[in-house]
Amino acid sequence: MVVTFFPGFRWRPQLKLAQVATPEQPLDLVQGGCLEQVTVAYETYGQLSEGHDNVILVAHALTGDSHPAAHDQYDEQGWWEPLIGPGRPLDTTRFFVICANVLGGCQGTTGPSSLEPATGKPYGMRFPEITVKDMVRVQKRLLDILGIEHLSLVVGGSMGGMQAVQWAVDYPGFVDAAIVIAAPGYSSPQAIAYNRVGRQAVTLDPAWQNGDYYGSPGPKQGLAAARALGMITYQSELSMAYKFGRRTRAGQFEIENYLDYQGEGMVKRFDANSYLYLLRALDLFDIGTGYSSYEAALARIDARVLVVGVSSDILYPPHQQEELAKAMRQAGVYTDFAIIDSPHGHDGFLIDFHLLRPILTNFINKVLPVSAAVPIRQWIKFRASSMAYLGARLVPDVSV
Ligand SMILES: CC(=O)SCCNC(=O)CCNC(=O)[C@H](O)C(C)(C)COP(=O)(O)OP(=O)(O)OC[C@H]1O[C@@H](n2cnc3c(N)ncnc32)[C@H](O)[C@@H]1OP(=O)(O)O
Ligand SMILES: N[C@@H](CCO)C(=O)O
Repeated sequence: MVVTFFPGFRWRPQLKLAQVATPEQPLDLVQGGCLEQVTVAYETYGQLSEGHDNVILVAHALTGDSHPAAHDQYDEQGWWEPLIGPGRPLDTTRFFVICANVLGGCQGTTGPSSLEPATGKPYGMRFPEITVKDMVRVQKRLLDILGIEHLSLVVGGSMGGMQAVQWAVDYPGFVDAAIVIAAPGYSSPQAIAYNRVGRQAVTLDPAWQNGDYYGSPGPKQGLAAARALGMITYQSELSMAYKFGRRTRAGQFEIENYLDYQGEGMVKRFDANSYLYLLRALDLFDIGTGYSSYEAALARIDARVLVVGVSSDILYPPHQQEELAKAMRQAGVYTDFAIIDSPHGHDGFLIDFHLLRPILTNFINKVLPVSAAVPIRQWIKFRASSMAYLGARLVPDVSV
């Protein structure tokens, strides 16, 4: 198994690895490349039912990882902690939740910092171009290996939302429901423009060395600048005014200190080449790709879909989710649509959990009533075991 080389990769005890492509079963990519070795890092929560019919796939955003929630009280909190766990919208007493690091990432799944089998050196820019569709195909292979032939739900925000809608289009019949948050049906020219400048910040840093910087510090300044630009697009005028105003410290505006801090954090935890490849995958995202039209792609969906926008999102503004939801409805897809009234901008889907929680719970209870996802006897068993685990604390019930 070829394991990711990136030094910021943090091993977690609950992390599992699966080999989803081998020389005998390589992964052909949408843009024409091919990978003969693909390892996927993933984490799971809850119990897989006997019928393997209670599975939720959570898809992460651009710089996320396979750790959306803690596994126990000693574990580190995850990026969707308030949404996953006993009694939470993605209720782990009922569902088996899987989250995998994406293809092209740097948190355990094969990406540009992984070793290229032919040379034994990190791929760097020799890594093939990847798309959201490829990420989803890799997840499908992971599910095949795990013996999972059906998803109750696929859910994600931003790039995770793109994966969710891609799943619903590419694998109709496999997915009962999809929740698409703060994601468009295709990347707008404006979003591509942001990504272009982010990539330039990395590639114009002399330490980038055409991507062959492994073993040296790498393009720290370029990646930090790229992340600073990204952070601007993930927030809003209101959230910045509220958090920083025009206050200064150490000769800089606080917003400048904040962007510096976020840039430094990014350099420690993320591989610059992964950033380049994943931004490109965002640019290329168009749900119509590979189908006769955008509408024809959406017409393939037979999952029930919830599309959610964030009111202050300047990256993928809510009118883009509205357009997607309308197009789905016109294509005959059962589609619910909601906007969360959040001041936090695009990253509202990682912050305003109190707004997301009821929307997700209501949709899940509506389209996945208990009997449809888990035989009732098994559900009672899950409930009983979770009550025991929680020291018989009362767990809020879901409507049956
Ligand atoms: C699905 C995913 O991919 S998410 C998982 C990936 N993680 C990230 O993307 C981390 C990058 N961070 C983020 O995107 C955001 O922090 C979020 C969306 C996760 C959370 O947002 P918020 O809770 O509003 O946090 P905020 O953006 O204000 O940042 C807080 C951090 O900035 C620091 N900060 C705040 N103000 C300043 C300032 N003036 N100067 C310097 N640092 C500051 C805080 O100390 C805090 O640091 P910490 O993260 O080390 O504790
Ligand atoms: N801030 C999140 C969302 C970006 O879409 C991330 O870095 O993954």
